[in-house]
Amino acid sequence: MDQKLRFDGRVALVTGAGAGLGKAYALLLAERGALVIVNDLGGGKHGDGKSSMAADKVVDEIIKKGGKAVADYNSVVDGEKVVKTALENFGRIDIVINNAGILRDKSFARISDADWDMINSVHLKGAFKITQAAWPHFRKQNYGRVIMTSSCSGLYGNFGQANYSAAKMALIGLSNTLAIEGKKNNIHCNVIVPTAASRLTENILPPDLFAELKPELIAPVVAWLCHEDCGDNGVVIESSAGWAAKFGASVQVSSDLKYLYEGQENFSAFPTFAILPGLMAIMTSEATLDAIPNIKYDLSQILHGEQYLETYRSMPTNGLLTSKFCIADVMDKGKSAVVIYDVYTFDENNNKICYGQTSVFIVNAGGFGGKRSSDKVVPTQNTPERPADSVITQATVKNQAALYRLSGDLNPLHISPEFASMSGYSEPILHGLCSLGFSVRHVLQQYGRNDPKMFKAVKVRFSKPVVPGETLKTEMWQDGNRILFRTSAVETGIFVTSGDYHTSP
Ligand SMILES: CCCCCCC[C@@H](O)CC(=O)SCCNC(=O)CCNC(=O)[C@H](O)C(C)(C)COP(=O)(O)OP(=O)(O)OC[C@H]1O[C@@H](n2cnc3c(N)ncnc32)[C@H](O)[C@@H]1OP(=O)(O)O
Repeated sequence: MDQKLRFDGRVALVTGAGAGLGKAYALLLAERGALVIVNDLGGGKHGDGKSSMAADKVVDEIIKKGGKAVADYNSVVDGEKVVKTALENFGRIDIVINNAGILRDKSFARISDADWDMINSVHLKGAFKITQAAWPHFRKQNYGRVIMTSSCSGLYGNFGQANYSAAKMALIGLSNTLAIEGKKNNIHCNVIVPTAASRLTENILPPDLFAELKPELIAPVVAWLCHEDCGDNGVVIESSAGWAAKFGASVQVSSDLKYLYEGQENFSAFPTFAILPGLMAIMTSEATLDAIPNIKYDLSQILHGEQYLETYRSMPTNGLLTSKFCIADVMDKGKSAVVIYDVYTFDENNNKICYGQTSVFIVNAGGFGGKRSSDKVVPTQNTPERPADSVITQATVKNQAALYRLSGDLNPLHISPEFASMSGYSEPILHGLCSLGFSVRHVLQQYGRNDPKMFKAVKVRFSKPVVPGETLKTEMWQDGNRILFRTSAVETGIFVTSGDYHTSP
């Protein structure tokens, strides 16, 4: 984190700050000048017992290091009392980190009312009470930063945690609405989805993984979300082991608005959108269906196999485009066939906008005695063996393919269960170009300041289908201006896309 990020004069309340993540947040904020309320009831991880020791120890540590902090031992359900500790000691409140949590794990059939109520009370009601108590002060001072703590257990589910999962997901709903209601008073509310070594995960995570997942690696992410310069509001951030990824709809990423809203300054086409006019030209011609002689095949056998795109100038946001294509080569892969198209797209002044190469994979259309490889194909690079330099994870939505159809690719494979079944899939699969959009978005966010002008070229192979609703994880390796990447579906661990990407020099 930037050494200049300071919290001088800000009062931060961290619940459950006696250990683990809460402690790491409290220590970091205090080190950066914040006056911290270290709230901890000092109970066990199932919500039993009470002790002032946990909070006192953290306060001592902060004071020894030259910081300022006071302890608070109230239950988070008594939100007013906790916030009162801040007001009485430091006269104001600026930051609330709702972190306190307990577990009452039981398989769904065995959850008692008490287990359900206790979990909801500490996680959900506690966050509600604390934040509501701070809210009028935030409004009055026109400033506030709130963090809700969700969990992968809420996002994806986890055996034995129905009560906890439900409460953790509910916190995202709470945050989304607070983000909307607080916006006009400069009150931001965001969600952290941490995976860290803590009291709650001690007996759940494998020991070597547990050792890697230091809370200190998540604390800078949370600190940044609490800072006055952070414009994020209503976002959900997953973070663990030193990486952080925004999760959720792209309208929540303020720099994405330029791709979505025609009234936005710098309204731009997303770079990979430039592939579409050429693809539409190919799809509306009969060329693919005539490409392989003496073999019968139809649209249900056709998949987007690979794609290359090289851009020469930005896609205009309106105007007439012309795409010209030719079949560059045809390959016989034995069982299947691959048709390679070269496509050039021009604007209305005949300026060349981009060159694209589309590989169309035709299942069961091989064996016609053609060649297996072609020197016309733009090669796909392998990703390095070393761990990725950065990772971004983002969920697609169940309606992702239905939404992507609005871009013009109306292939029924992506929407019709009957058609998908004819192609051999149990449900419609996502457009290759939609998955590619996710991967390139991740690279552009990570390495190109989300600026479409930073995009030069990309090549990918679609190696396995993506099902709408899956979460896509893009691992990235930097090699100068070239970013190698591969994208997998988190739910299955299967690699769906691999490729490389060039930024503008
Ligand atoms: C009218 C026309 C225009 C249409 C344009 C597109 C319109 C869009 O709406 C369509 C889509 O978006 S479809 C969705 C996106 N694509 C996908 O999901 C495909 C995912 N890929 C796969 O499932 C497999 O790779 C699969 C099934 C493609 C191949 O898997 P296998 O059959 O198991 O192949 P494998 O045994 O691994 O390899 C055989 C040879 O083929 C090469 N190859 C593999 N995957 C390839 C791919 N994706 N693209 C190009 N070549 C590919 C292998 O390298 C191998 O060749 P060789 O032995 O010579 O190396």
